[in-house]
Amino acid sequence: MQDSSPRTPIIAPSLLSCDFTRIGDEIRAIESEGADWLHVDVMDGHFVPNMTFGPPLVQAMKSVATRPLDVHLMVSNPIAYASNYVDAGAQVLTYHWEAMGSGTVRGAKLANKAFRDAGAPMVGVSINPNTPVEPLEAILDEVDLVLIMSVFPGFGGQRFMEHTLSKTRWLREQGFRGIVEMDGGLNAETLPLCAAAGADAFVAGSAIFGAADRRGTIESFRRAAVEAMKEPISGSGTVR
Ligand SMILES: O=C(CO)[C@@H](O)[C@H](O)COP(=O)(O)O
Repeated sequence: MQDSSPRTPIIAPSLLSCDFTRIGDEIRAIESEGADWLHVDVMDGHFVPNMTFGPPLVQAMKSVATRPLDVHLMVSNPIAYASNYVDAGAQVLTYHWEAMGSGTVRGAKLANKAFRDAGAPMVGVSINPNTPVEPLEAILDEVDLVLIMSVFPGFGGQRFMEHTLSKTRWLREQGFRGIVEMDGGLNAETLPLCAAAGADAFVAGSAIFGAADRRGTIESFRRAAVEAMKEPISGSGTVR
């Protein structure tokens, strides 16, 4: 079954690539330049080999943000921190499938319930590039968003992994009506492929924060996504 409802692109710049010495100014600026969501990569130095934003820093982001904070927990024990990040202001709170009982339906169901109980307005689940998407079928009715990682999480500036597009297509083929977000290596070339495959939320760090014209880049990403979304979901397009 295909979902034929109209989709609206959500452009979510990843704050991992902003200037941390001016994070409040960066948030105000990127919002005025067209960001729909602010993507916040939380890393614990255990689930991924990098460390970033704790709840107090996310709370500080929230104090200046007017757009939703899209918080991606790349942590080994997401349930333990869910209420901290909800209280800090996460609008979308996403955990990793692999972090829950080594990627089990039972583990994911526990996380979904814990995140709802913590008051998360939207609950998301994410999978790494080498994790199959099909087992998520058992929990698709419990989540608002699936985040398909198109790079291995931990660092910005990596190359897009094209095989991940098939997971996005698969989710739409199941009739998943929630948000499909893709993250990692998105740019003018790869973002339209994600949109054509069925994604509607697009995380980009280096391609936006590294651009000379950030407003123009966000606008062009949005236009490209809208164009790609007009076509039926397809598998066409390759990354050179
Ligand atoms: O989650 C991550 C990295 O772990 C991403 O959100 C990156 O921050 C995306 O950066 P680019 O690949 O767009 O530079």
